[in-house]
Amino acid sequence: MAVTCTTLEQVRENIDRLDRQIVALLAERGSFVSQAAGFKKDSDGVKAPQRVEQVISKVRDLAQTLDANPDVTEQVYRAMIGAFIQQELAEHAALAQPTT
Ligand SMILES: C=C(O[C@@H]1C=C(C(=O)O)C=C[C@H]1O)C(=O)O
Repeated sequence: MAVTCTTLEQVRENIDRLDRQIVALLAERGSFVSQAAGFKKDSDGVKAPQRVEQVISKVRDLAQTLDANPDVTEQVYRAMIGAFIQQELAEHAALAQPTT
C-alpha cells in the first residue's frame, strides 16, 4: 500500500526514491539480457517473440495481484523489452565478430 502524501514535494520524493530502485533493477535485468545474447544462435533467437508474450502475460497477472494497472504495466514492459532487444541485438552482433 502506497504512502499517502500531503504535498507534491512528498509525492516527488517518493517517486525519486522509487526511480533509484527501478534504475538499479534495470541495470540488473539488463545484465541478464546481455548474458542471454551468448546463448542465442541468430537475431530471431534474440527477439524470441514467444518469450516476450510469456513475460507480458506474467506481468499482467502480477499487476492484478499487486494492484498495479495491467495496461500501464504492459505498455511499460513492451517499451522496456523493445529497448533490451536492441541492446541484445548489438551485443549478439558484437559476439559474432572476430576478436582480432
Ligand atoms: C532476455 C531474452 O531476450 C529478449 C529479451 C527479453 C526480455 O527483456 O524479457 C525477452 C525475450 C527476448 O526478446 C530472452 O530470450 O529471455
